[in-house]
Amino acid sequence: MAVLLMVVVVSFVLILCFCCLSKWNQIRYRIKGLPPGNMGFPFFGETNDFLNHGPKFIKSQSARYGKVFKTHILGSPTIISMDEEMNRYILMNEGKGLIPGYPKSMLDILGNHNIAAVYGSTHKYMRQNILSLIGIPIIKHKLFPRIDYYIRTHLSDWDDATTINIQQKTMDMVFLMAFKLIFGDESDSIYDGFKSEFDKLVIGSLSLPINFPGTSYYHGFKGRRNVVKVLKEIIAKRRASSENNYEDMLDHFLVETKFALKEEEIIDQIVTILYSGYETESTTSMMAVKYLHDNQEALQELRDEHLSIRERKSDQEQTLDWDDYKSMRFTRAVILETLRLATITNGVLRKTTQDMKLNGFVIPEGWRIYVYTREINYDPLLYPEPLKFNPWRWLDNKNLESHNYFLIFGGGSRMCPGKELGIVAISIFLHYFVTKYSWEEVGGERIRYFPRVEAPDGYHIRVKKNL
Ligand code: HEM
Repeated sequence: MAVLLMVVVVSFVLILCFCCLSKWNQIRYRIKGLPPGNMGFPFFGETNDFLNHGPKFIKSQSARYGKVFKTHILGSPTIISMDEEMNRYILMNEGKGLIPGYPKSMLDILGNHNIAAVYGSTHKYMRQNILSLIGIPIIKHKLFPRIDYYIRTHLSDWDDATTINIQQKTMDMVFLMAFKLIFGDESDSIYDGFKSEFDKLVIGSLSLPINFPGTSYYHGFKGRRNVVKVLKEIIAKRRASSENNYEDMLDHFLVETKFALKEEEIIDQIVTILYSGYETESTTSMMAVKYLHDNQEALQELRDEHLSIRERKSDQEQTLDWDDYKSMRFTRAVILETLRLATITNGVLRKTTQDMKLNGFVIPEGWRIYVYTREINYDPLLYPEPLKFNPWRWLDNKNLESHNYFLIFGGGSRMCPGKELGIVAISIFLHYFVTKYSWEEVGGERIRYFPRVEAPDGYHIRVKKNL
């Protein structure tokens, strides 16, 4: 009886404490002019609901509080905005004090000179540098044949009737391609060791910043240290080399005088390039395979487009070129539709550098704003029958890719500089994949869509070589 009484008393005290803490957190953030919303418990806020129920959680809060509401997630007081006009304004007006607001773990691990960590004139400079490495002119004149070669080689050796984990294969393909574009072929010997350290860095960048042995953040930091060590060695070796015909991105960093970057800046730019396209490109490739599998009519039209490119070639081993890429109209539509339907990027994070008025609300200095762009991808006015995989919509309405609310690649001064590179790589992958292979799902695969798109147990398919 005494034990039961004790349990009741302790439970009562705990519930009371939770209620008081939650109330205290609401009062603490009851600042005049802030949007409505719930701040949850101190420190944890509503992080758990956000991570576990993502889009559902955001929809239910917006039904309660409106398209702009306050919350506390990932360790920071945050405004979530689903308001299309406000989102566009935020993306277009970084100069008014709306700078990137990515979590500390991400910035610590990606480096102080990472493009997401800098703003103002430094951002402009770093961005021009990246564009000089991966912009359309350089893809067209230099990178295209190499991308073609790396992807073709990666896809050439899948035996008939083999089961492959296409999630893993596309990740390996994208990383290997970026690695070789940066370092050329001479760094093959360090590839495996480098990749495993880089994978730790990626996981650490998306973790809570708790620097304690055993945590992902701790491993991520160690991964970064090892990645930086290897990069310093490669740079030193390259600087000491008497050869001058490397013609890869590293060479561009070291000899291009227009953007004379310091070594730390070069290292963080390399990490940025490897990091930014890694998950986005590979996940889009995997999801395109999934949607095409589920929609045989789209697969047939895509295959026809690529077979007709093959027919124009004098022999079957002939590589693709820029004109072939420009003729892949349906392929581009498949990629855009995949990015839309799967919502590969849910939104972007910003931070206020001063108190500011937005949409009639007052947002205090230092608050994060989650520019949540996911819902616009399912707007039935823009995309009729939004849950249907329908690549043809991008051909029927040519303006879809340039309309104001096409934010799949972000917008404003931070709009993705790797957009065309990503689409080129996925197009080349689809070309070799659908012309060389047919495939069926092994079955029972789960796809998780939030906080990022992934197949937690892998996405397995059985491939069959086309005759
Ligand atoms: C198909 C896949 C891709 C998608 C969906 C995508 C999406 C995005 C989005 C939404 C942003 C805006 C971030 C923000 O505003 O804070 C962004 C920025 C960026 N992306 Fe991509 N991206 C893709 C591929 C790539 C590739 C292949 C690269 C490079 C190799 C790349 C490099 C970057 C960089 C460097 C930024 C930062 C730009 C800046 O801050 O000025 N992306 N991307």
